[in-house]
Amino acid sequence: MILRCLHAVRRFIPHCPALCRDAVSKRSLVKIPELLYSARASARGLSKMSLWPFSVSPWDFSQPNASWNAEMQEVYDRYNALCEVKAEETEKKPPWRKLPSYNRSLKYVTGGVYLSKIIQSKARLFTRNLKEHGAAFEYVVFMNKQEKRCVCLFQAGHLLEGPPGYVHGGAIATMIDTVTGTLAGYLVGPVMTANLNINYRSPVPLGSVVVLHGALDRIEGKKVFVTCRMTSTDESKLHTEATALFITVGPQWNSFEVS
Ligand SMILES: CCCCCCCCCC(=O)SCCNC(=O)CCNC(=O)[C@H](O)C(C)(C)COP(=O)(O)OP(=O)(O)OC[C@H]1O[C@@H](n2cnc3c(N)ncnc32)[C@H](O)[C@@H]1OP(=O)(O)O
Repeated sequence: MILRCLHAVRRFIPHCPALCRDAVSKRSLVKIPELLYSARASARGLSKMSLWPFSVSPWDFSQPNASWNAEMQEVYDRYNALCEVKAEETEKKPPWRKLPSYNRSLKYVTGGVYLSKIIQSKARLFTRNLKEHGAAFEYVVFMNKQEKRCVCLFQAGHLLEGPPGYVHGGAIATMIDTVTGTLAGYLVGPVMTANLNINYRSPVPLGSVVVLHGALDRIEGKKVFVTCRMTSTDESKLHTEATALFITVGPQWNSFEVS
């Protein structure tokens, strides 16, 4: 019955052929709630067509999914609870905020260079380009703007193998770039990575969960210096230390203020 419904969705919503292909070919009952959610999102997307050039069916990859192990879920719950806690005295907004994560939030942002329509339509954020949950980069970023720092929970999937049984150093660098870049971008606006300096202290077992702690070091004109440590979830083990330099790009760079 559910599969028949999905066939019907496929017929009437040509914008989600991949979704229905997955549903019909894999016939996975586990995925059906997710697929139905996606189908609803796609249907909602149809009504958003007038908002072009914004993406019509954004999927928030920062939401928990079935691939998360118990440790990832536990640490997520802990930080997510902080997002509900208001500053006691002032009753202002909670200092922590979970950031949503999309694989392409704007359809046609080319950075000013020419990109063919095919490239533009297929472009996806590197860390969010797989449909299979848990295979590669599972992560969520919590931001604390007041303290100019962030925390990222990262579960390293099996496709990120480097040395047998351990995470590839490039995948670790990718996550550090992502976390530090997200923090810099959140604080000052669009940035590009100019320098990334990484010390690998202890290997990260494949499938394990680690925490990346990003913090603003200083800002000098266009230059934003950020530090990052990757640790075990209880912070007893240091996996990686890094410093990153970002350069603000765009016209607003000399008018921002970080208080
Ligand atoms: C929604 C999801 C968000 C996910 C976040 C992901 C974040 C990922 C970010 C990236 O991966 S970006 C891709 C990788 N990076 C690049 O491709 C950047 C390539 N390089 C450039 O485009 C330019 O070199 C750059 C924009 C970084 C700088 O060019 P500018 O012409 O704007 O800088 P300029 O040469 O005016 O230098 C400005 C200052 O920065 C300094 N600087 C520039 N590059 C440097 C460098 N590499 N090392 C040290 N200092 C550097 C430079 O000396 C100078 O210092 P002073 O102001 O003190 O004189």
